[in-house]
Amino acid sequence: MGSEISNAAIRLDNIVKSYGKHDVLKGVTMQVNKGDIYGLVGKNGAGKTTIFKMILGLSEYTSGSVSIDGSQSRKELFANRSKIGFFVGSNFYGYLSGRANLEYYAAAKGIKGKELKQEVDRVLNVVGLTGGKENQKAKGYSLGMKQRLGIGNAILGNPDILILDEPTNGLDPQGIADIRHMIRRFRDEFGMTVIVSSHILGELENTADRFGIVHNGVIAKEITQDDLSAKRPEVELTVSTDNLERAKSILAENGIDILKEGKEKVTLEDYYFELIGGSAE
Ligand SMILES: Nc1ncnc2c1ncn2[C@@H]1O[C@H](COP(=O)(O)OP(=O)(O)OP(=O)(O)O)[C@@H](O)[C@H]1O
Repeated sequence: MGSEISNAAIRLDNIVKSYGKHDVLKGVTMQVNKGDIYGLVGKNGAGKTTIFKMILGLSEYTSGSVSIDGSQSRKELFANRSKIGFFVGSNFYGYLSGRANLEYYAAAKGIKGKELKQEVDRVLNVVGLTGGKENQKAKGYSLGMKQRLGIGNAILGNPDILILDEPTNGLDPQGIADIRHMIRRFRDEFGMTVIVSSHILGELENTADRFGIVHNGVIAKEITQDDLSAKRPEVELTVSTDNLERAKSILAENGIDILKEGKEKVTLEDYYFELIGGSAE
């Protein structure tokens, strides 16, 4: 247990958050380990952004406790929040260029002098705002560029922990793939612990190594890539037939269970709907 806690970048215990009579979070318990890419998945309105706000201190929780990097007190929690970079919706000055926005936020984070220019150049490169784009006014940016600027802001100063709330929202497949690639780089190259949310389950399937499924105000389940693999059938059989019902009855007569038809593997989406009911349609 001790090593489990010391390995925790973020831990939430029984967090309740109510707005008036509406209990948005009804006892959220979750742990994000150092070095994880943790995917927080759940439908629109499930409470993903609210969980992030509780972690970041952007809104007070009603009860429960939050610990960041092993913090044991409110004072330590407050201090350790500075280890988190976050993107919870784009937040920038439209009349300033991408570069000027990052310079402003870098200065606000206490980065100064020569280091400030170096850091802003580094971040512009990492998020791919280069080739003159960095000098255009942010209000003229495409959605993808705005997301990149928001993510750039979050990674200024190379934080230990990075929170990304729906960073691929509204992007085209190329934009989504680019951000996925960036997320892996943040962990693999920069050593960050990353928590990323999405309401589109397949998007994180190959990016995150652990998932928390948010449903009805709680983490209904935490699962790993290994859990997903374990759910996959041990033997896959491909049959060629023009009479599927006959093939199925032959298998059934011989005591062979059909675990699944037509799909090659159990996806995160399958797992989710098996857990909470419903379908992707
Ligand atoms: N300030 C607030 N006052 C009252 N209700 C709120 C407030 N903020 C959020 N809620 C409610 O809390 C619920 C969860 O919202 P939240 O934004 O956390 O969901 P989400 O999972 O991030 O969804 P989305 O994918 O749509 O962003 C919603 O029903 C929302 O209406």
